Amino acid sequence: MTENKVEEFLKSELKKKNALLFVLIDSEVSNLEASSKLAKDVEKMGASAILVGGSSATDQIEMAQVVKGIKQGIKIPIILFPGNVTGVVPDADAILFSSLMNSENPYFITQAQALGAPSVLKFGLEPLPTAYLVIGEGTSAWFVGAARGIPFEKPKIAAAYALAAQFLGMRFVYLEAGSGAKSNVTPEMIQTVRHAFNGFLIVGGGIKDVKTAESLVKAGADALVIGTFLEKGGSIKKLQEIAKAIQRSK
Ligand SMILES: CC(C)=CCC/C(C)=C/CC/C(C)=C/CC/C(C)=C/COP(=O)(O)OP(=O)(O)O
Ligand SMILES: O=P(O)(O)OC[C@@H](O)CO
Ligand SMILES: [Mg+2]
Repeated sequence: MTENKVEEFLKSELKKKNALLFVLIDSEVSNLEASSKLAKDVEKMGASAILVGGSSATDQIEMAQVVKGIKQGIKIPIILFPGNVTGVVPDADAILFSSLMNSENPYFITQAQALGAPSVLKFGLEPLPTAYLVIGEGTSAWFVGAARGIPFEKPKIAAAYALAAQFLGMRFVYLEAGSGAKSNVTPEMIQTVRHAFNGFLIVGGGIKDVKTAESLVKAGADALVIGTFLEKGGSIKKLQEIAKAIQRSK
């Protein structure tokens, strides 16, 4: 993988589309066959990347198999989304090399990164430097990552973290309401963060309908992540509608 290939691909996608759809596959939840079919289906509807990971996906062998299996059938990049060092596996194209900036545990801010970095290099994964910000409480990412969740109604705090991320040289910010969250990140928070942060803005957690997707993109998200909707058997047809709303060409 040449340097910044995936990042450049995402930027070129953004020139063509209003915003991008990333689909999250949790290797713990879906088997290889189902994941592989899903990846092909979402590629057809224009998804720009497949994220693979989970906050409790600690089976590295299973993850590696899922990544390898999916890769054969698709052209869009596979981006690892690690919840720990066990999320670093070969054969993916890139990795959200993230720091949970609002964690109370330094392990999730710098230590997991130090432990995982040599494998990222060894496997030739493109690291995408990402500030992972957990919004709200009560989700797996919040609990496992020991996050001091940024309150949904405090957009300025999120923006301050995003600005700090920018000053630290991170080119991606991920506003995470948490997988299966009851409420998604608000358009107000996205708007405020958008003003402060100049890089690629990813938003995820609890997105499952067209109207929400539209409002988040309008507020300034560059990519929306959808996972649970599909894990819970959401229809491909509905995802297609959501995908269309997100990607409306420019
Ligand atoms: C860069 C490296 C090597 C590690 C990063 C380690 C960090 C910052 C972890 C953040 C804390 C954490 C647990 C994040 C989880 C991110 C994730 C993959 C969420 C999606 O999975 P869920 O769907 O929430 O997981 P479950 O299905 O287990 O609930
Ligand atoms: O599973 P959902 O709620 O779609 O969230 C996706 C992602 O942001 C979780 O890390
Ligand atoms: Mg999950």
